[in-house]
Amino acid sequence: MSKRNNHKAKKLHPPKGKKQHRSGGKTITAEVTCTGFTNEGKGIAEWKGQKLEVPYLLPGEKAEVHVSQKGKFVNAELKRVIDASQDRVEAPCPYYYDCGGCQLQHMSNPAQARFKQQYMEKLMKPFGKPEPIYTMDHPYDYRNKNVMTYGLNQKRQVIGGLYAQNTHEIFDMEECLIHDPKADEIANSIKDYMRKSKMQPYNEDTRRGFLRHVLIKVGKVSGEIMVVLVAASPEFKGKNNFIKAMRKAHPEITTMLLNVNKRDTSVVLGNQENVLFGKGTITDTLCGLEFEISAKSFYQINPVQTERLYAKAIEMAELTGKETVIDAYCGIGTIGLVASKQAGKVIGVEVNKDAVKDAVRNSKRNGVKNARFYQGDAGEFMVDMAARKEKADVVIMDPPRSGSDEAFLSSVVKLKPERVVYVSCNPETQARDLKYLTKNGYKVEGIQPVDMFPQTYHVESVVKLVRK
Ligand SMILES: C[S@@+](CC[C@H](N)C(=O)[O-])C[C@H]1O[C@@H](n2cnc3c(N)ncnc32)[C@H](O)[C@@H]1O
Repeated sequence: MSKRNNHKAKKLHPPKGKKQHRSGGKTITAEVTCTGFTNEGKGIAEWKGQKLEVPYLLPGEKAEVHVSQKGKFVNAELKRVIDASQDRVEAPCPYYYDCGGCQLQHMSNPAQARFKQQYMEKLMKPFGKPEPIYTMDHPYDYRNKNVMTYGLNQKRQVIGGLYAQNTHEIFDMEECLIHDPKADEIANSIKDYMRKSKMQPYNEDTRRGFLRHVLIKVGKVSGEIMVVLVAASPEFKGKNNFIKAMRKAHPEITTMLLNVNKRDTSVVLGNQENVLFGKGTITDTLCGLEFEISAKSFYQINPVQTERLYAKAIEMAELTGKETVIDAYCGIGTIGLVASKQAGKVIGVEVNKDAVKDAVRNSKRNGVKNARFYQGDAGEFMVDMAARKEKADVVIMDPPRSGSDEAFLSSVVKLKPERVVYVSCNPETQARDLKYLTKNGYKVEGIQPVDMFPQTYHVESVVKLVRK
């Protein structure tokens, strides 16, 4: 039976028999009281004057924990909750305590929102008070992209799923409650097919076998689905049979690609890509525009929340129809193209070649005449713009988790846009960059947290800066 329709896990606490005490060293059981949270949503407690970080423990709770110490390293794992918090719920996913992909399923949805709000308030204190976080009514099934990894278990049976918590071991699973359900069905069909055929998963240690990962992208509005087989070799034995079987079982797959990744790396996609059928991209609708998305291009993973995020970012940009807007780190051009209706012109810059091609195509597809997209490093692009004394009224920036860099930020300061709208999936690096901008002529006028990644500790944030 689908676990999606059975959102009640049996156990309140980490299941017995689960591998514990991974740090090695002597393990003792201690009784502790939780006093707060780490930024990753772990409970904080004190034991013999030392700070413990205990996954799945909530503030105010009294619990028994397993503590093991090896040298300076202290590891704590929850054994049993003695006094449970009112915020504690049964994690709906039966894999929750082993998987590690989600960290907050043991917290009620309002408690997750409070946790994220408090985290943002603490982090953003030097800059202002964040608005209440945008939460989701249905905080499951939201991801439009997922990557499954395949391997063999000890019985040499094919397994497929995510990496188990803090390991590089594949954790066999049929369903993830934050994935798109169709994507999980397809991933399971591939696993079944492999079990019945000679298609072998790749083994990182022996460097033998074929299939490393499967990347699935779903157009949540269009219903189009892309399946990318990431293989260690371009030689796909039994290709035609596989394609035939998958198309029959899942007519909703609109395109399939073979990506070849021969490298010894944790990066999923390699450089070589062959289209097995379909156009090699999917199209989806976001904020009323159509976007074509390639396998390697970035596209926000939660489209429901993305529409709210973009609406807020564009509101913060205060466009009147005349402004020159820079869409930095623009991906496939989504923010810039949505903003283009209210701007004089849009200049997008993005390092990923495929994403830039998508952005150019997307501009044409939507009949946008006032947007140009350039491929390159956003920092270098801005340095050049500043050197040429070009004009920009608004900079919308949405860098990767590592944040921006000094070349980019110092050029923003030189270009003197009236407003900077900073979108980020990592508020820690955003806060670091805000420090630079607020020391160099800008002040923060608005902070909007967005719960883009429910059930995990991650928070999206958009900040408005204006010139002082
Ligand atoms: C968080 S995504 C945002 C994309 C887009 N704004 C959106 O909302 O879909 C960050 C993007 O920055 C790109 N990127 C990473 N480093 C870059 C750099 N140094 N210069 C330009 N783009 C970069 C990535 O390829 C990715 O598309």
